[in-house]
Amino acid sequence: MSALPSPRVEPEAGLPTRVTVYEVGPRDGLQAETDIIPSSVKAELCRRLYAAGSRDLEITSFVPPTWVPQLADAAQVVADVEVPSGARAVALVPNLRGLERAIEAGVREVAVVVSATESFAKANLNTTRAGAIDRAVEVIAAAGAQGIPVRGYVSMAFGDPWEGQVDTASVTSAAAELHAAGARTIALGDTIGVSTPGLTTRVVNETLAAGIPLDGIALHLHDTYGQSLANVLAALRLGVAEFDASVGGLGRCPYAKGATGNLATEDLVWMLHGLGIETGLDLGALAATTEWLSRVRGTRAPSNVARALAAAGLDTAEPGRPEPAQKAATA
Ligand SMILES: CC(=O)SCCNC(=O)CCNC(=O)[C@H](O)C(C)(C)COP(=O)(O)OP(=O)(O)OC[C@H]1O[C@@H](n2cnc3c(N)ncnc32)[C@H](O)[C@@H]1OP(=O)(O)O
Ligand SMILES: CC(=O)CC(=O)O
Repeated sequence: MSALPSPRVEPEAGLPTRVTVYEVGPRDGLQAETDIIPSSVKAELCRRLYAAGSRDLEITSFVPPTWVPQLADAAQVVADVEVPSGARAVALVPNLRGLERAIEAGVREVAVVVSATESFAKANLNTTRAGAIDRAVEVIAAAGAQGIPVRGYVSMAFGDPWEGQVDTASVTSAAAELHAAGARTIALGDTIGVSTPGLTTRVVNETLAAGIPLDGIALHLHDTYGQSLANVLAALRLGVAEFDASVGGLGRCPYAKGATGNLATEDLVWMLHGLGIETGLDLGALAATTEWLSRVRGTRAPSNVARALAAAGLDTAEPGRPEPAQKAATA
């Protein structure tokens, strides 16, 4: 299946030639949705994402069901998804209990989350900023002892709904602590989607200056103010080569006041392919996945590209269905 390709140019000098798109749809994308989605649908979502070429997938989180009821079925989803060889299936864990549950379920890679601000540490993790870092460091050590790699998120890295502007030093020091503890990648989270390219450039540069290597930095962007792709471009120009995204643009943290959806995977891939950057992802299969999920749930996804492709009738085919040209010929 092929989608309308984004208009391409020769890759801009200095940009990465390949980017890792770290797919958070099954976890961040679904965590705040209030209609409880059956585990079978979540597992099918993961299968479709792998089939679309995703190799870096965050499939669920092992947090208390009282905190995130939608992901209470984390173990079931893990059990139901066959991870293709060479692909990742990461689970977010908020503490040692979450790590234990994840390992018991068969997870082989986890992510931890801390906050650059006190307000969000309290709202999202029921602790202080320092308490959250201590907890994450504990998880990284325990996971490391079992050979389990850990990804570290620093949330509210670009702005906080209660505190406003965030001191970049509180972002970089949190990132440095996670990195020193052994987190392989530090994902800088624009949890409420307020950053602009100048701020993104500053925070990435200061994270680099704090000793985090370029290949250990990822950006996790929400699109609340429509700035995500501009922020991606700013970061690409610094050499950042890993970006989080959620299929269809779903997602937000239920404990982050004012947050809206993640950067949509289709929108990111449209831009990256247009810049001549490889992702390994099939845009048509991603758009079909968004369409499938919207149909199953009776909702509409925010992704601009998925909507445009569907409106153009170019990429609504399910795998195995005829391509649009064939449909027209047989109509
Ligand atoms: C930016 C983002 O998108 S981040 C992702 C979205 N946000 C989230 O997922 C929320 C994450 N936050 C949390 O999970 C919570 O704040 C926690 C677990 C870190 C702390 O919450 P607290 O209520 O202080 O946890 P506490 O340690 O007191 O435990 C409360 C209960 O939950 C249980 N519990 C704690 N951790 C877990 C876990 N990982 N899984 C299942 N149960 C757990 C405890 O056993 C205890 O049970 P009990 O009442 O029957 O004794
Ligand atoms: C854990 C996350 O999902 C990161 C964030 O939004 O800050």
